[in-house]
Amino acid sequence: MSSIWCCRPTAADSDIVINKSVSMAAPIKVVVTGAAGQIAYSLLYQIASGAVFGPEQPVYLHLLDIAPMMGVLEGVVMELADCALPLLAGVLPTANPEEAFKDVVAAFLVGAMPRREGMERKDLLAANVRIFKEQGQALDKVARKDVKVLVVGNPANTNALICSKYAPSIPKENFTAMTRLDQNRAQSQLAAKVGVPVKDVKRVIIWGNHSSTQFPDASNAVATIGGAEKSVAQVINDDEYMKGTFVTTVQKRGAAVIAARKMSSALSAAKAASDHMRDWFLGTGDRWVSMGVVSDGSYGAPPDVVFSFPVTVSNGQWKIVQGLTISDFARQMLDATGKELVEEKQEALDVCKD
Ligand SMILES: NC(=O)c1ccc[n+]([C@@H]2O[C@H](COP(=O)([O-])OP(=O)(O)OC[C@H]3O[C@@H](n4cnc5c(N)ncnc54)[C@H](O)[C@@H]3O)[C@@H](O)[C@H]2O)c1
Ligand SMILES: O=C(O)CC[C@H](O)C(=O)O
Repeated sequence: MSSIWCCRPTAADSDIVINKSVSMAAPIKVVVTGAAGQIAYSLLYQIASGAVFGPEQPVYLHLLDIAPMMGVLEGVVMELADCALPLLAGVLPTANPEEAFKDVVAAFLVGAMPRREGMERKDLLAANVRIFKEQGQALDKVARKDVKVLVVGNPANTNALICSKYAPSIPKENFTAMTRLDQNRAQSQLAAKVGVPVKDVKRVIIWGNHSSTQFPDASNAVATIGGAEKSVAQVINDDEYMKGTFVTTVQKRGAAVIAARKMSSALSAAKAASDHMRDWFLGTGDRWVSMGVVSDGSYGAPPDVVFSFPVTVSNGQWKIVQGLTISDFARQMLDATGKELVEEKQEALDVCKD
């Protein structure tokens, strides 16, 4: 595809590293799929402005979409040029997955059909899972073996699993699904309920699937109130809210946005994708964040599905937070979302046989 603004970085691939100590590091290559869509429209600015990989890390953006969207994508490329962003080293718009995935250190897999009003999740699975089979195969062929892959396109957990299965040469730890939007929603609900800024609520967990069976769990959450950390459950002191309204509000928030906007969430989804990738690259310290990762069976979750757990990240490696108490209520919720993921996995594998 011809483009108004398209250049290639001069750095050798071996120079492509995150370098926080040098004032201007070599550019890293980052791919966003679904680049002509609505989530990408917010996400690209965040990546290119330094919000994800840091204010001193130039990026070279690979933008993948399907052939009929190349005209729209050209407009996005023009707008990126018109932003005059100092960290944006270049842009490669393409409809070819192998070109898009070549040498990238980070992949935001957004491109997929979103659910619209009246559509069921199952309608999405059959349509979208094939995309992630094909993209897994392309990643396997051309991507760096240390690429970090974030799947946003729904059904995100199962798409991430399929992508990983079709990219066996890349470690399965490098494939994650986005439940950070659910975490951000949960944190925001609790902050409003307690009456503190959202940054002062910590340790909210999203367990399981990015779907209405997910378990938003505030039982470990703490809020900083008057300079001291307090248990959110004790401050709210309303079991019905914690196990009822809070849980269902977060579970159904995506559907509520679709009902209001007639389109699925995009601004908040892009922000969550930035948060997820930034934390994966730059680390979390002792903060807990939720990520869909290939399950090792921790907390009795089914193994070999992409299940959202609380994790901490250090040196680019995530680690599941261990040792948390699971109540009878939590057990039921974890089992329900795990069961859905096992069913989705089977459906997806059936679709991929064709
Ligand atoms: N995990 C989450 O929290 C979360 C939140 C919001 C939305 N989503 C999901 O993200 C996905 C994208 O949403 P959107 O609102 O940006 O949709 P959109 O329809 O605005 O954009 C999707 C883009 O993907 C492109 N695309 C389709 N097939 C492709 C392929 N094979 N390769 C590359 N690009 C392809 C489309 O042409 C389109 O430009 C949807 O599946 C949506 O449900 C996930
Ligand atoms: O399709 C849905 O129900 C949700 C869309 C999106 O994943 C969100 O959480 O906003």
